[in-house]
Amino acid sequence: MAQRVPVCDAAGGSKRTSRVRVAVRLRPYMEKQDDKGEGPCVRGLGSQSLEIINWRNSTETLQYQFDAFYGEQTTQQEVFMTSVKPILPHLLNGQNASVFAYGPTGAGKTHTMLGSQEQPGVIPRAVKEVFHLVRAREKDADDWDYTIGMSYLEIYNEKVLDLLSPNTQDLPIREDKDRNILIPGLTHMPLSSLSDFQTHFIPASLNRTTASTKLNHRSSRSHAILLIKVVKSQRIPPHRQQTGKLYLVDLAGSEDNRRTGNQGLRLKESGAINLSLFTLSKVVDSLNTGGGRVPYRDSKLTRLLQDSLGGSAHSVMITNIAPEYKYYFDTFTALNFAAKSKLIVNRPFVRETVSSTAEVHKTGKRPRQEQGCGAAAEPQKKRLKDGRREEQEAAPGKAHQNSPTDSSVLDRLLALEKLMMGSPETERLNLLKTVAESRKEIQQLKAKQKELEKKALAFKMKQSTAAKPKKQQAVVTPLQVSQVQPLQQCAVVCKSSPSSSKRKQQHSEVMEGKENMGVKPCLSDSDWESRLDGSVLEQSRQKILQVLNSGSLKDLKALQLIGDKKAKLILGWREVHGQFTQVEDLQKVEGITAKRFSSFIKANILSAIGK
Ligand SMILES: Nc1ncnc2c1ncn2[C@@H]1O[C@H](COP(=O)(O)OP(=O)(O)OP(=O)(O)O)[C@@H](O)[C@H]1O
Repeated sequence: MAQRVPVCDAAGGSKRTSRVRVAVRLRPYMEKQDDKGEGPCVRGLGSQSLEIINWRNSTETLQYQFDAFYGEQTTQQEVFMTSVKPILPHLLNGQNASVFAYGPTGAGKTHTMLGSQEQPGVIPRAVKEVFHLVRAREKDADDWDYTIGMSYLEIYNEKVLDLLSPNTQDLPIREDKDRNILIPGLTHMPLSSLSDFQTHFIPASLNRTTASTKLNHRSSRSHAILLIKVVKSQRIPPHRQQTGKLYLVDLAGSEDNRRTGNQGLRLKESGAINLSLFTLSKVVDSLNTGGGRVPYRDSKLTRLLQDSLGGSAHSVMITNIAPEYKYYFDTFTALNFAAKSKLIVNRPFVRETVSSTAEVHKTGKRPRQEQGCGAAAEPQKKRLKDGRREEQEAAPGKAHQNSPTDSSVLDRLLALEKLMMGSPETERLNLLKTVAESRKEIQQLKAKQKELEKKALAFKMKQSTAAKPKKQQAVVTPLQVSQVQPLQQCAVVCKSSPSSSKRKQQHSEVMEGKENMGVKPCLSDSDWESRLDGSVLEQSRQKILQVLNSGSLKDLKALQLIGDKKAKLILGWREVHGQFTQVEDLQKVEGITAKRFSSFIKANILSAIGK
């Protein structure tokens, strides 16, 4: 084991890279797998393409292109001849090769890999072919000796178990200095013939952990990895040795726990299966985009497949899918996984060489739309009935690879579509139309509301400024004020005299404790009238008489020196005797003496003319 040498392809030219070949195999439609009689949701279009109904839009189908598409009628022989046989000769040149079957539970992985007595699958055919190739080389009598051996293991619940020696515990996975993956302690069985292989392989297969799930009675609960090793030793010096490894992998089915009804241990198994397949998907994605660390070590499966994926192997992935609607989501996910994987490019090298990193074909990351549609996505209940199929053919769906990739918009669209999944097309369109119209209406209403609010504010402000003078107008003007004559018309002179204080005293004596004592007569009871204009005086007396005869209680109380008690007495008198003929009649009212009347008349006349 020494020098590194570039790999030569079949044509003899130097070949630095080798792609992972991706094939998709569609299992025949099974009536018993379609309780609702919905028919198939996926179909082949040609030798390399297929289409599946787009759950996002029932009028579209998603079309996938692969290296090979095997329809329902494809035989085991055809699959082997076109996808597996071509890579096997590399084993005899010290290169690795791998074939792994991927796909949902019950989609045909075991059938493809193992097959039956009548229809043997890839494994027996490949082993037979390896023997055939070795025998042919031996016949050529070159300088090399060939030995063939096998190991058989399974990864179950993230444990590496030796199927040829079932009592061994979880085995470690190691990597040698040349980055070869090794499993110390794993049984290696030398094989001399195909029947020798079958002698070891068949009982070992029975050791494989399988259990019954709702979907498949012999569902594989582990990843089964058969390793066929071809060791080539030089008979003559320098006695070089080359090892070619063939990995034949039957992956466990990806599980939807809600559908399989898994619980307890089964649920735990599902978790481990899903984890390893998820990691496998990440490894593939990482190799695909060519950036960052490839997370091989995140699961036992990917660690083991390290020299099969993006490493030194010529790899073929056969993705098995089922046509029934109940598998729609799993099929969709598997197709996306496969479409991503086919972009991987390997760089094969002879076992004598060491490759530190896989050279990966740098392609753009696949559109996000292809990265599975999320666990919540369910297939649209839509049949590929003949009439509808014609419709789809007339208006073919978008190419899956060319979808928009704005993640936030896409996420929102997906969420919206998910919401409307159950509605027929016309209903959805109507719904969208209604939503658009409602939005427009809301905008218009909002604008109108703003306008009205503006108007209301302006009106309020206007009203508040206009309200002030109105309030002032509401003040009741006392009768006497309205009758006030201009002061200049009143020849009133108020002179202070020695007797004035005495008079003031007399005046206060006639008061009834009334509050409206604003008028403080400064003229004497006898001479004040002589100083006033006669007509003004008469006018004032008439006004007072008018109030006495027709004034209300309030009007009466508004008169000078008339309080509540006196006002009521006046009203009572009026009731009994009728109108006052002259102001002097007021003296007829109980309690109003001549003296009081004199003060009353003086106070009111002076008050009326402005004091
Ligand atoms: N191409 C095919 N032609 C005929 N029958 C098939 C084909 N593929 C699968 N089947 C049948 O479908 C059933 C399920 O297939 P299989 O057991 O291979 O699924 P699986 O993917 O290996 O499931 P699991 O992951 O649970 O092991 C089997 O009865 C199998 O014989």
